[in-house]
Amino acid sequence: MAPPLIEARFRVDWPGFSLDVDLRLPGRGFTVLSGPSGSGKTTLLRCVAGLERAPQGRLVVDGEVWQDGAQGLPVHRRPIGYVFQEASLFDHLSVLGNLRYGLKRLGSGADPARLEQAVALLGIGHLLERRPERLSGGERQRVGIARALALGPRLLLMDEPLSALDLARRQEILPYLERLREELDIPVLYVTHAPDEVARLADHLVALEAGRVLAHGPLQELLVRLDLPLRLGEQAGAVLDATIGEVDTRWHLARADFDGGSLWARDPGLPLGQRVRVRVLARDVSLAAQPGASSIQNQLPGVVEAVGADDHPALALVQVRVGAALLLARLTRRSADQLGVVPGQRLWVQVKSVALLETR
Ligand SMILES: Nc1ncnc2c1ncn2[C@@H]1O[C@H](COP(=O)(O)OP(=O)(O)OP(=O)(O)O)[C@@H](O)[C@H]1O
Repeated sequence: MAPPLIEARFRVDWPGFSLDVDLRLPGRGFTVLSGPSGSGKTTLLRCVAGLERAPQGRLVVDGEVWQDGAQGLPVHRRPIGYVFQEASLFDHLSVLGNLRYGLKRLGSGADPARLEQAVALLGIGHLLERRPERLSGGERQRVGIARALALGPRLLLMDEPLSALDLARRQEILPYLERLREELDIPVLYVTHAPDEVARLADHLVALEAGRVLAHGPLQELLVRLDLPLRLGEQAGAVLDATIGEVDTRWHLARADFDGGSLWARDPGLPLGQRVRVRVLARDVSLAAQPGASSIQNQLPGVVEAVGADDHPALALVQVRVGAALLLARLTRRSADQLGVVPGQRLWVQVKSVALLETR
């Protein structure tokens, strides 16, 4: 059987802006839509939801045609969950009342087990009797997400769901979103500007600019492309898929093995064999002609693939291959010049620090 898939083709023409996309996206996992403000991310979500008219559009979700030209399911018949920046909850109802409210509309089609699953996934069991005004911003969002999931959607749309929260609240809610990424069997289209959300949540990335798709593909491939203005700035870097291969209890370090080498990082307390994402920021990677006697524990042989401009004229981004993996290194252009960095060159890649992110 072919893997599930989303086919989304939309064209919208407004004075001053047009959206023109033709995408085939994975039917599972998180697809993150990224792009500068005004590039059409929300418009694309609204087209998928049927809230925006795109008369020549086509939308197929997991083999089911939701829209074909002017024919299509009306908004209320699309099995979609839509999560916005702020959850609009009814203040006169308890959390449970809010969760049940949408289910009533489904009538006999509602499945109470889904509500229970949603409550468990978002960890809100202890909040069910509370009134929304007594929830923190992060808790409100978790309730909003649970409410969307309780309806048993076939597709979840999330438009900057963390952007109204402060840093501490975002850190608190991210693990729940990671859990959704691991456990949901429906696809999620997720809009964000935040590099840490991209690194932690995205399986697939769509880069939009001025209503057009610049590129889309697996996160690991897109993050290291030098030709895409993903505008990650200080957060530019690679994400590698790895497995915990060894734990050094004496020094509290864990070794993450990826297809091409190993990197030591602070031990996050995960078991051997655990799959992880390794986030390696370009600013933490340097290049050397020889393996050095330095304090840097992670030194890997690599080959320069490409050299590109960075945000500041003093800096260069170097894409370097280590085994099957691609990393980015941020150097000053002066040191790149002194090293004579050119594609094909063999160098030592020194990685000062990496973050291990749990995954399954
Ligand atoms: N109903 C509309 N009529 C005309 N233009 C619109 C309409 N809705 C949005 N636009 C314009 O379409 C463009 C894309 O808007 P959209 O909200 O999709 O961008 P975005 O990528 O989600 O931006 P942001 O990151 O700021 O949320 C913007 O220039 C916006 O002003």
